[in-house]
Amino acid sequence: MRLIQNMCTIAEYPTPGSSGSAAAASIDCCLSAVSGRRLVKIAVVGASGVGKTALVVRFLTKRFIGDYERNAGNLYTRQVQIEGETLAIQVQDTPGVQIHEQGLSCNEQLNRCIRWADAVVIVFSIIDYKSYELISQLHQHVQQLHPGARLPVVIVANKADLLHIKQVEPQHGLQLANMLGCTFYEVSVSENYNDVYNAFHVLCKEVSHKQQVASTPEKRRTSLIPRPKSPNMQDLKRRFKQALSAKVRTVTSV
Ligand SMILES: Nc1nc2c(ncn2[C@@H]2O[C@H](COP(=O)(O)OP(=O)(O)OP(=O)(O)O)[C@@H](O)[C@H]2O)c(=O)[nH]1
Repeated sequence: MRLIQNMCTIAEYPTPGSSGSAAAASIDCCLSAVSGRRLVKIAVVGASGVGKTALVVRFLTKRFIGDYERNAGNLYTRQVQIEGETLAIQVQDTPGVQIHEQGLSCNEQLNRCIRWADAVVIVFSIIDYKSYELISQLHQHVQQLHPGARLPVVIVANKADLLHIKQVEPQHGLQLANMLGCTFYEVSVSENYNDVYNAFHVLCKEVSHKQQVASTPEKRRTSLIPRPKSPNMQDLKRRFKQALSAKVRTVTSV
């Protein structure tokens, strides 16, 4: 990952929840400590080797760099334009999810990243059926870590350039995404930047709308509901007037 560290559009931070990342991880109020802008936090998850790092790097740099170190779980920040507003976006690359006989095995580092995120990209590879089988469980796991809120999720089927050795039919990915209520993108990180960009863009838009809705009712409440007059103040005023007029009466009678 040394390559992308040298690219000046990206700021890199330690993993959320790790000791050095307190500043980045504690920004839960939707504002970026880096730019003072509204912040959208996205975690990219999926099985090992499906192209998570390649996807993140492609989105952030527009480049496909073929070979990557095994993922160390890096966090990157950049700014994006969403409907005329500049937002800060943080993208967390995560270690590949392991599959065991009992099912998913998500370590604490991965769980921390998912809890931290406002939205998640779940990636599978069309040439790896096991990575596709993981999607439902992973989606369920993500929602369980965000009880009481439906986290925006985009499902990305990667390596569409390798159709000749595919193990998953594109329509199966779409059907699964529909069933789970997620947006679906089939992409080739190696060959197409636009689809990758669209997948992240759609997610940022959804989070941005959610944040706006979450902040609006409070404002409206304070502006629409008239402030009740304090009965005590009115009472005090009345008594003050009474006392004043009694005093005036006393003075005139003297
Ligand atoms: N043909 C093809 N290869 C791809 C594509 N995307 C990624 N790859 C390759 O797939 C391999 C794995 O990519 P990574 O980005 O390291 O995958 P990862 O999911 O981050 O893997 P872990 O770090 O092990 O979790 C690399 O050799 C990439 O070059 C794609 O769209 N097409």
